[in-house]
Amino acid sequence: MVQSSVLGFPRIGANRELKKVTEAYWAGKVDKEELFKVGKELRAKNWKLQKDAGVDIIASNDFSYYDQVLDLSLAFNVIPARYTKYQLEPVDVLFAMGRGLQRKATETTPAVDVPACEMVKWFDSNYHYVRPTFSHTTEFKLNSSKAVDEYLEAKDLGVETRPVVVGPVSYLYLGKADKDSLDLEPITLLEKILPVYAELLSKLASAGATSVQIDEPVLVLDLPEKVQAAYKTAYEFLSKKEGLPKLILTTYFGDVRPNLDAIKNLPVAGFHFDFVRVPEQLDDAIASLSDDQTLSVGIINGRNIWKADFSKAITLVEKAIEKLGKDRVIVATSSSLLHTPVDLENETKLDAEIKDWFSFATQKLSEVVTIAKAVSGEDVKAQLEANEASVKSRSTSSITNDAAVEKRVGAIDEKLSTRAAPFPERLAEQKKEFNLPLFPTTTIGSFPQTKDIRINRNKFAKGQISAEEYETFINSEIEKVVRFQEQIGLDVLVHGEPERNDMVQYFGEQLKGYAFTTNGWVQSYGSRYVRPPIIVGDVSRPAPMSVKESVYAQSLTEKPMKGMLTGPVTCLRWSFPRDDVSQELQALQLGLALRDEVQDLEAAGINVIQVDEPAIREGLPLRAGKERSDYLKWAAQSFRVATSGVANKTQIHSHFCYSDLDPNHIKALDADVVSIEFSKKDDPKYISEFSDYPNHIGLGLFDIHSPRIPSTEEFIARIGEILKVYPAENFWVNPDCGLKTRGWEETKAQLTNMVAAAKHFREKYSK
Ligand code: MET
Ligand SMILES: [Zn+2]
Repeated sequence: MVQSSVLGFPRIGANRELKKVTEAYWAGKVDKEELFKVGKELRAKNWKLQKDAGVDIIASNDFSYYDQVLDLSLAFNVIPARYTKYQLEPVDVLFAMGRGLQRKATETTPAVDVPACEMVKWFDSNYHYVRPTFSHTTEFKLNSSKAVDEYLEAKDLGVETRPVVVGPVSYLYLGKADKDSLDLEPITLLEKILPVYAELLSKLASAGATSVQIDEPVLVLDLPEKVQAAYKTAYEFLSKKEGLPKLILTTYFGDVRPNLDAIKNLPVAGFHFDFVRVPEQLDDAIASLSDDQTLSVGIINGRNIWKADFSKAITLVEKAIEKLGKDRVIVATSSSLLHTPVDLENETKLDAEIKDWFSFATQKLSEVVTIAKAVSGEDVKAQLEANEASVKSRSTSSITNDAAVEKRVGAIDEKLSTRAAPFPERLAEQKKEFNLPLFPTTTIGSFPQTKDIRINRNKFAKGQISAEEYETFINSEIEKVVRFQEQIGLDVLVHGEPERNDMVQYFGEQLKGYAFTTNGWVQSYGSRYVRPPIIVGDVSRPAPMSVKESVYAQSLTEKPMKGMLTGPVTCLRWSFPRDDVSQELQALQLGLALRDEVQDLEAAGINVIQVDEPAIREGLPLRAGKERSDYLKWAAQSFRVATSGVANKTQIHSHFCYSDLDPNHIKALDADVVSIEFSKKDDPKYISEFSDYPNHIGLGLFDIHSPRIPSTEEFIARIGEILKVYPAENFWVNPDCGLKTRGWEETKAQLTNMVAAAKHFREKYSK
C-alpha cells in the first residue's frame, strides 16, 4: 500500500478562530489559558480531520501562534537581548518579536518598548516569516518543548504524527546578522547549532516519533558553495548521533536539481520534492536516491485552489513507482497546505459550476488519499470518474474560455506594447502640458481609510444604504481629499481611493474571469490573513472601473488629477492564478483589460495615470536564469500593454514597494515616473543604483507604516543626501506608499512638512 502524506495543515481555523483569539489576547480581552485552549482545539480538529480522511502521514508542530520559523528561534534561544530584558512570558516574547510591543508601566511591570523583528516573504509565497537574527553572543540551547509537546498531544488523541522542523541549513541561511554583529555570517554557526538540533530530535525520538519532516526549502535557491557544503556537515553530524528519528529531507516551491549534488548520498531516510512546480525533476531526483531511501512525491498543489488532475498525477506517481517500487514512494502534498484556504464547504455563495473545480485544504486531504489508493491498486473508480468530469467541465466551460480575449492576446505585437515616442520626447510634451515645478510633489494614491468609510462601505454592501447615497458619501470623501491636497500645495493630486476595499479585489470584482470566496482566508503573517480573488477564466473588462471617481475628482480642481489602477502583475500575484494556462498569458490578458481602462481614463480627460506594480519584485523567480529573464520580459510587456496606448503627453506613473527593488528590473516598463518605497534605505550604494535610472523617480521620503512625523528639516536633510547622487531634474517628492492605514492627523503633518521641504529645494535650485 502506497502511503499518503500531508506536509502541514492551515492553522488559522475554518472560521479564523486563531486570529480572533490572538487579537483578543493582544487586546487583553482573554488570558493565556484561553489562547492556549483555542490553539489546542484547532490542532486536535486538524489532526482528526486528516486522520478521518485517511491520511497516513500527518504532520505535527505545523501549528503556530505566529510563525513556525519564529517558533524555532524561540526553541533554540535565538532571541536578541532587547526582547529578553523585560522578563516577559515566553508567549509574549514570541509576540513581541513577531509584532513589537509597546506597553506602559503598571504597578507590577515595567514599561516595554521594542520594535518587531524583520519579517520577510517566505520564498515566492505571500506568507511572511520572522527572520532569525543572530549575533556573536547568540547561545543556542533548547528553550522550548513545543515540538515534543505537540507530538505527545496528538499521540494522546490517538494520532501518530510526523513532527516538522525547519532544518539547520535553511534555518541559518534564512536568518541574518544582528546590528551588533554585522560581520557574522549565519551559516558559520552551523557547528554550534547542530548539537541543539540533535537534542531536539533525540527528545522527539524519546517521545516516540519515528520520523521527522526536516524542511530544507532553501535547496530551491541558488546557493553559495559554502551553504551547499553545509548539508554534508549537518546531516552527517546528525546521522552519527544514536537514537534519532528517521529524517525526511523536504523541499518545495521549486527546482532542486542544481543542488542535487549537495544532498546526494546524505544519510537521511528519504526526500520530498515538489513535482507540481517542477515535474521535470522526477528522473534526476530518482537517480540521486540511494537504494534504501524513499521518495515523497509532492503532487497535490499546496499553493493553489484547483482540483488536481488525477490522471496526470497518477501517471507521474506511477513513473516513480516503476523505478522505486511501492514501498519507497509516498504520495504527498507539494508543500504544507498553509497557503490554501481551509474548507470549500464554507463557500455557500460560489457558483456551483465553478465550485466543482476547486479544492481547498480539507478537500486536498482526500485528493492525496485517493491518489495513494489509486496507485496501490485499490478501487477508486468513482472518484476518478468524478475528477475527470470536473477537469473536463472546467477545460470546456465558457467561463474558462473566451475566444474574443484569446484572439486579442494573439494580436499583441511590439507596436501595441510600445509608446508612440521615446521618453525624452514624451517628457518634452508633458512639460508643456503640466508645467510642473522642479521637485514636483505627489502621493501614492490612498488617503486614510477611516472608520466612517468602512462603515459606509459595509452598509452599502448589505443594502442598508442606496447606490446614490453611497456615491454621495464617496464623493464627499473625494472632495475632502482634493481640498486638502490643494490647501497644502501638492502638485499632482489623487482622489484618495475611498471606494476601494482592496487594490486587487476592487478591480477583480469588476473584471470578467474572476471569482471570489466569502471565507477563503490564507495567513499572510501573524494574525493578518488575506482572501485572494481567483482567476477562473480568460479576463476582460466589461465596463469602466475607475473613471467615474477620477473624473469627479478632476472636476473639483485645476491641478492634474492622477488616475489610479492596479497593474497586471500585481493583480496576478495577489490572486490565485489559473493553473491551466501560463502566468504570462494571464498577465497579458490583465494588461489588455487595464489598457481599456487607461484609454477610457485618458478619453475622459485624466492625463496622469498611475498603474501600481508593488508585487513585481516578489514575482521574480527564485533562481537566476531563463525563467527569471522571461518573467522580467513578460511582466514588463504586460505593463506596457496596459499603458502604451496613450498620447505622448499623457504621463504614466508606476509604483513599487515592499522589497528591495533593482532599478534594472523596471526600466523595461518605460513608465514616465515611478515612485518606490525608500525611506528606510540608508545604503548610499543602493541610492546610487537609481542615479542613472533614465526616467523620473520619486524615492519615498517617509514611512507610511508609522505615525511618526518627520520634521521639515529632516525631510530637507534626507533629500539633500539623495541629491548627492541623484539628479535634481528627475526628482519627485512623495511618501513611500499609500496612506490608507494612517490617521488624518499625522497624514496632514507628514505631507505638510514634505511639501515644505520640496519648496525649499525648489527655491534653492531656481537661484
Ligand atoms: C501596496 S501599493 C499601494 C498603492 C495604492 N495606490 C495606494 O496608495 O494604496
Ligand atoms: Zn505601495
